[in-house]
Amino acid sequence: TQSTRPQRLLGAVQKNATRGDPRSVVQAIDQFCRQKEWAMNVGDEKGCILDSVVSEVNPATVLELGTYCGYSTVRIASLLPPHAKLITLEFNPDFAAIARQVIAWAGVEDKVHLVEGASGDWIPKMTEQFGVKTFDLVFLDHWKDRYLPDTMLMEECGLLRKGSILLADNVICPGTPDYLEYVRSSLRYESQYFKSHLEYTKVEDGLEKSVFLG
Ligand SMILES: O=C(NC/C=C/[C@H]1O[C@@H](Sc2ccncc2)[C@H](O)[C@@H]1O)c1cc([N+](=O)[O-])cc(O)c1O
Ligand SMILES: [Mg+2]
Repeated sequence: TQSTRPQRLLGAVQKNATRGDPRSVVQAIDQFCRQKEWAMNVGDEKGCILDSVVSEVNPATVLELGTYCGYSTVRIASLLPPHAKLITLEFNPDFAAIARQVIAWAGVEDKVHLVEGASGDWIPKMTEQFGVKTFDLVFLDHWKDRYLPDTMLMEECGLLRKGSILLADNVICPGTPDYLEYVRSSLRYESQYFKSHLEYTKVEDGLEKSVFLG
């Protein structure tokens, strides 16, 4: 039977990356996506911007929406302080199964809690299920039409505090126009655009960093 792209991506990690070395996992995926098959990871160029934001925030609690194969999960987890927690939500069980193995190969499973399900269902349960009061950093990289409703839901559920950072992938390509309009016009956010390129291509894309002002 034919393998899937996520299965081939996992194979490339197990073949080329060193167990327990998250940066080698990131490098192996980027090499696979540049040389063999494009995949919708945030990628190396936007990944450097992600790294700088994570390092600046030095978050104790991170929420990632859209795990896919776990590339950004591993990239973020590799920069977290010892007792920090990253909760990542993934809707597709096949992607989740691959991501769990990528996360395990990188050796960052102690910092990561992968939850299978939809963000709309799980965001309201974050506090009761995981004891998280607020998130220091949220990385949005799931269905583009869910960025805005899920941001409003996080506000409603009190999961954002003064200074919480939202970092959104793909605000240009594929684009998240309603989200961008919201965070750029709302008096409750201070927004900044980091111009870059769509992963592994020359097409423009970028990350939008928005600080919740409370
Ligand atoms: O479509 C894109 N991303 C959607 C990602 C979706 C991921 O999140 C869940 S959905 C979910 C997860 C959690 N809760 C609710 C839904 C899907 O199972 C997938 O793993 C995308 C597309 C391009 N592109 O060039 O076409 C480039 C990118 O960087 C992208 O991120
Ligand atoms: Mg993306």
